[in-house]
Amino acid sequence: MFLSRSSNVTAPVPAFDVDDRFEKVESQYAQLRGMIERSNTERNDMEERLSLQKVRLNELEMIRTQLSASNNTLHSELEDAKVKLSTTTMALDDARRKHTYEVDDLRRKHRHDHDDLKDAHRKEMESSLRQAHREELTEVERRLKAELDDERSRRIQEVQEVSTRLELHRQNTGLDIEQKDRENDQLRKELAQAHADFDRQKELNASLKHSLSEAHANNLSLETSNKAMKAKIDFLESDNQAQSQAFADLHKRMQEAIEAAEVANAKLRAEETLRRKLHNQVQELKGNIRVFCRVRPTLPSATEEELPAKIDFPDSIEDAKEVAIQGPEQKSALGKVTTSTHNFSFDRVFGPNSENAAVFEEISQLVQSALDGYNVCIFCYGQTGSGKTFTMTSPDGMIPRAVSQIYASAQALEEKGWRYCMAGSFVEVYNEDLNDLLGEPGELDRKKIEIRHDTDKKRTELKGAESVVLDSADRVHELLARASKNRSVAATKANERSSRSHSVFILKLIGENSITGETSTGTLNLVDLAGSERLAHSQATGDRLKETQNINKSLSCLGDVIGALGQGGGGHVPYRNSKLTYLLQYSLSGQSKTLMFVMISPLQAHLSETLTSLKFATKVHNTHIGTAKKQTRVKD
Ligand SMILES: Nc1ncnc2c1ncn2[C@@H]1O[C@H](COP(=O)(O)OP(=O)(O)OP(=O)(O)O)[C@@H](O)[C@H]1O
Repeated sequence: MFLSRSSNVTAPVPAFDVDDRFEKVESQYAQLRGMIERSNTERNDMEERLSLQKVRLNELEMIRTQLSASNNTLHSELEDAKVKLSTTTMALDDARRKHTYEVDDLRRKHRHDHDDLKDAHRKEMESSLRQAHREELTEVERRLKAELDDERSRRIQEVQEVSTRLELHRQNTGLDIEQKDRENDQLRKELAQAHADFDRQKELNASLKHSLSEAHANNLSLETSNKAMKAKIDFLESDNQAQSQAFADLHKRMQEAIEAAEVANAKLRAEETLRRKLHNQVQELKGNIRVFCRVRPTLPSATEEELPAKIDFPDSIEDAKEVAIQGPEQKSALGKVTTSTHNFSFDRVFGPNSENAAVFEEISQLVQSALDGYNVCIFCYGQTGSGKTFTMTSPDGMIPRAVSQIYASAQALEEKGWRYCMAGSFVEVYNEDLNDLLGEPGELDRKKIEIRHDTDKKRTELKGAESVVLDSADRVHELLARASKNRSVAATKANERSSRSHSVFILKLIGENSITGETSTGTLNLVDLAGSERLAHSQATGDRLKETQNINKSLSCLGDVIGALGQGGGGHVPYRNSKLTYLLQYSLSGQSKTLMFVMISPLQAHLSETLTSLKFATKVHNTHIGTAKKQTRVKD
């Protein structure tokens, strides 16, 4: 650092470090000396190389001088050679020219000679060869033609042969193809067969494996039993005498057991016969004509105007036998309003909450009697809408239930030796005509059925009516559906056909006992009567009037028949007065069992008809047919 006018002398000057400065100068000096030594070495090298170059240069200078001398010599030699060459070239040109002239001359001469010779030769050849050549040509032509013909015919023959061979080959190939096709088909069939065989084989294999494992298991168990048997044999052989005795004892005891079983079986059969007898005696003691009353519930569809009547069930609901109906109001002369209660008593009374199952339970014994060879008749009586069809033909009504029970009982009786055949018919009595409800729908009112009675066997046949064998309990539903369809078709002609006709379901039961040799023939008649309401004659006209008259007539005939039966003593029973009673002749008698359902509407509006129905039912209930029966009284 230097001092200047602007230097701030007042600023402190750093102290001068001599050692540091000296070290720096020394290192700089050492560097400089190194550099000088290196440049001296380089300079010596350079001088050495320069002296070498100089020596080389001198050598080269000498070579150049030698070469220039030899060049000069060569140059002069070349000049001499050039002179010699031009002289030689000229001489050569002369000689070449001369030679060319000579060659041309010779060539010309040779050509002329050649042409002359050629002409001479041609002329000579032409004259001598022309003749021979022609002949030869003809000969060659002929030969060629012959050869050509030969060749052609050969070729044609060859072509024919080839064609024949080809055709043959084609045919053979066709045959081969057909054969192959057949073989192919055969193979395909065989393949399919093989596949099927394979599948079968597989199944067989599986089943064989299964059988094998079973056999194996069996084998094991057989081996076990075998061992046991062997042990037994050993044991038996060891004590043969004692075993023989034991065997004889066992045999004797077995014989005794068999005899005892036979005795028990015979006893069982005798007891079964006794049970049937007792059961039917009980039924008889209960009275041949039994009457059940059923009150239907108020329907959900009932309007407010359809007031319920006052109906009471005074005794136990479980086993009700009585029903009390409050009659219509009556005004006395003094204007006093009174009502009277009508009490009725039957074999059984079912309230509005009763179900078909409970109702059937009460009649099941009666149904059973048909299987025991009795003629049974169950009929529903009541005004239109009181529940007759519901009770009888609805899917869980008396008809399907009766068939089911009979079918089940018949099956149970099979082990006691009984075999039953059941056949069902379904007919209606409409306007005193009998129609087949199982026939063709279009023929319902046209095809008439005839009633034929066998007075000896006390049996009834219906000529012209379908009889369906009930080989299963469910068949009855088909039957009911057919009947219902027929009636609905007929309903288009006469309104409310089911209310205006009586329908009779007839089930014939023929049984045979292979052990006891017994036979039985029973009939179960389930009758849904026409509506019992009395229509005022003045209101009904035409067909309706005829229907009403016929219904009234047949229902009163039914009452008459029951009344006559009640008289007893073998008096005249007017079965013939109506088709219905005539049809049911052998099921409405002292030997048959009869049950009547009186169906009641719960409505106030139907009170009058209800009372009429109940009074009619009471008369029936009071009828004696041969056996003692509780008397009941109709209270007004
Ligand atoms: N116990 C009952 N429980 C429930 N509904 C019933 C019962 N009884 C009858 N009904 C119903 O009442 C209506 C009339 O019954 P149903 O047709 O059986 O009378 P009906 O006496 O056979 O009449 P019709 O003489 O016209 O054939 C039906 O809708 C039926 O389903």
